[in-house]
Parts: sequence; structure tokens; C-alpha cells
Amino acid sequence: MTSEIPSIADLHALGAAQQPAYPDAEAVQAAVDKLRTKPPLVFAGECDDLTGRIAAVTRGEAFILQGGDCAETLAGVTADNVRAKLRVLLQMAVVLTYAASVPVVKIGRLAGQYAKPRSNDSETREGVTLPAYRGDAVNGYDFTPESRVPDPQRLVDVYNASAATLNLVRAFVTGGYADLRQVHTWNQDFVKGSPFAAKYEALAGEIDRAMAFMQAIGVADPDEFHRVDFHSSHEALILEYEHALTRIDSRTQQPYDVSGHFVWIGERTRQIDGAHVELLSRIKNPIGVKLGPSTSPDDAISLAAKLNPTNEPGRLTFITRFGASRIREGLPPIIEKVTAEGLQVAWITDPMHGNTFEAPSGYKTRNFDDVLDEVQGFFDVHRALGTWPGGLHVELTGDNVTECLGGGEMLTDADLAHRYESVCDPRLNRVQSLEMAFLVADMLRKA
Ligand SMILES: O=C[C@H](O)[C@H](O)COP(=O)(O)O
Ligand SMILES: C=C(OP(=O)(O)O)C(=O)O
Repeated sequence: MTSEIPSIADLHALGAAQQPAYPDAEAVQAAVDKLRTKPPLVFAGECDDLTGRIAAVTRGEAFILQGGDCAETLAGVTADNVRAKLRVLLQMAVVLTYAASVPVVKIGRLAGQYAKPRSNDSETREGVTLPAYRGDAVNGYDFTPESRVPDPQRLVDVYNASAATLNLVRAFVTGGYADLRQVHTWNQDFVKGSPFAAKYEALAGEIDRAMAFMQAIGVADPDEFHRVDFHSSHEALILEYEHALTRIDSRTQQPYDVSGHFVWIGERTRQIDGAHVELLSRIKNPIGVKLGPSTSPDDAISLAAKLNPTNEPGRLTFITRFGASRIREGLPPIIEKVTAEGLQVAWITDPMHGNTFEAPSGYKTRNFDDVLDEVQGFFDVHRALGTWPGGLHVELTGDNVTECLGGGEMLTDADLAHRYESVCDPRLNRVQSLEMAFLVADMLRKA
């Protein structure tokens, strides 16, 4: 590590929000020492490649699809689970690419999304108060005093789980599963009778014909259909983990956080003088910052100045998450100021985090219509300002869970109990995700 990266103590001295209160400093040091010996999960060159792809988004030539679990779990690292998430993202990407004729940059909230910022430090159930669950990177979900103690060994477990996930993802995306000629296969075992399954099947048939045509006239190399580019991402939350995985690239002598291709700073940790902004200002990966409704135009300018001082296209993505009721008033002044200053950023919408509420049943949920309305608001604002709506960031799963209300299946509060599996926030299920892709493809075509 060079002097360019502050020490972990210096970072903590700046003030770091949302960090675990580890009871045993020696155990933290032991976990960090172990992480420092581990090989990189991603390569610096891959991160640069992603920066180049996001630069195309900044120029209005491509669209980002970023999606996956709210919180990955260690127990969730199974072949079926990873394949299901990848499959729904591939299906969505195909819909967006084909229906809107725009290249789609695919980024999973995957292989590292294990730490959660929380609104409250503690959780109370039936008169018992314990530390809040902060993701499998920090403590256990079980509501017992033992499980909720932050354990730094979990950081090593998360590294291993991320390595296993990435290994599978790389095998799937280069080994034939993601081959465009498999578009029909991805649709197998979809919810029977779903109108979106039928709509997808029709689109897949068109893609087959288009590929056959391109091959027949000799403009397409079959190898081009065989593999896709897919990148990992997560919120860079736990300083010990991200710092231990920040390494100097032997090609360029520059620091990269090799825990994932793209890392972002959350709404609760984007303090301009805080530790997260400082650490991410030093690494060379493409990075994101969540911007919620309290963001002022000057906040956005200061963040861009600190995080992307050379104004490099593709380096910085603003992920806006205002809520459906606030985006139409809140977003324009920010975009206007950023554009007036000539700042190169990609804009993407997270229509999930500003639209969460507690249903009468007690489940944390989101309404599909609110999510869609925020996406529509995002497109409307960009259209009015002549800027490019560069992408969609969603919490989703490849399974048929019942966590968000509405959508084509018209899930109600009574349905939430059937299959609510998220350990933190509610995700779109497979049908809702595909429905979202078709609706966004329509918006994108008009953009
Ligand atoms: O995913 C984002 C946050 O971690 C989450 O929304 C916080 O949830 P909470 O308000 O239940 O703590
Ligand atoms: C915590 C998250 O979002 P935000 O920082 O926008 O609340 C998240 O995306 O997991």
C-alpha cells in the first residue's frame, strides 16, 4: 500500500458512519491480516473496462442495469441461487437491449453485497432489545444476543463467499449459459401463464430470427453471441474490508479496491469529509454515490469535485433515490447544476430506497406502482432537461418471492407472508423484474 491510501486509523479518525462496534480489537486485526493475504477478487484491468463502458453511458450511448439482492447471505451462495439471479438479470438485459436497441452494461449487486447500513442501531421484539442486524458481513440475522454480536471473522467468510459467487458467475457468463442463443432456455420454468413469460418468449423468437439473419448475411461472428460482460458491485460500507482489499495495480501503480468492479457510497455514508468518501476518492475503480432527497445541488458538486477531480467520464455515477413523490421536484436542480458545471457523470435511478413503507401486516414493503412511478419521473426529468437517463438500479431476486406489492400478479398485503425471504429490504420477484424491464424498455425507446 502506498502513502496515497490513508491508514485505517486515519480513516476512522475522519468519522465513519454505520460501522460495527466490534468488541475485540485483536480479532479485527487478525481478520484484516488474513484478508490482506488474499488474492484479488477482480482485476484492475476489468475495473478499467467497466469505467470505459460507463463512459459510454455518460455520453448517452448505453444504459446500465444494476440489480441483485438487498443483502446477500452466506447461506445463499448456492449454484441454484446464483444462477437464478444471473438469469433474471440476463433476461432483463435482453429485453432492454432488444426492445430499446441500446447496449446494456450489466452489473450485479452480487458477490460482495453483505453489509447493510441501518436506520436504527438496535431492534426490539416483544420487549427484548438487541443490536440491529447489519448484514452477514457483520453479525447474524437470528434474534439472539450471541448472533447479533459483530464478528470480524465474518469479513473473511464474506471474502470466501464472494470468491465462490464470482467463480460461478464467471463460469456461467463465459461457459455458454449466457450465450444469446440460450434466450429461450432462460425462460424455462417461469411462472406458468404469466403474460410476461409469453411476451418474453415472443421477443426471444424475434432475437433468434435476427441472429440467424445476421449470420446468414455474414455480419455476425457466432463467438460474439457466446459470452456477455458482467460485473460485480456492492456498497463499500465496512472500512476494514474495503481497505484490506485495496491493492496497488502492478501495471499502473494505482490503488484499486479489488473486492468488486464497481463500489458505491450509500446515502447514509456520503459525508463529504467522512471516511467513505475519502477512501473511495483514492481508488481508481468506477464508483457510485447514492443521492437521496436531502441532497442539495452543492452537495452533488462537492462530491463530484472530491471523487472525480479530473472529470473522467465513467468514473462517477450518481444513483438517485428520491422516492416517487419527490423525484420530479428534487432531481432537476441537481442535474441542472451538475450539467452547468460541465461535470461528467452517469445518472441512474434507484426507485427502491425512497419508496419503502411498513404494510399493515408489519412487513417492510414497496409498491410496484411507486417504483415504476419513480422510474417514469426519472425519465421525465431527463427528457425535460435534455440529459440521458443512464440506468436502473434495483433490488431483485430470481425467485418467486412475495416482498413487493402489486405488479402483474397483483400481490397484496395478505400475500406478503407467503414467501417473504429478504433479510433486509423487499425485492422485486422474477415476474415483477421482467415486467419492469419491459416497461423501462418502452421508456428507453422513447428517450
Ligand atoms: O438497504 C438499505 C438500508 O440498509 C435499509 O433500507 C435500512 O433499513 P432499515 O430502515 O430497516 O434500517
Ligand atoms: C442501503 C442502500 O441504499 P441507500 O444507501 O440508498 O439507502 C442499498 O442500496 O443497499
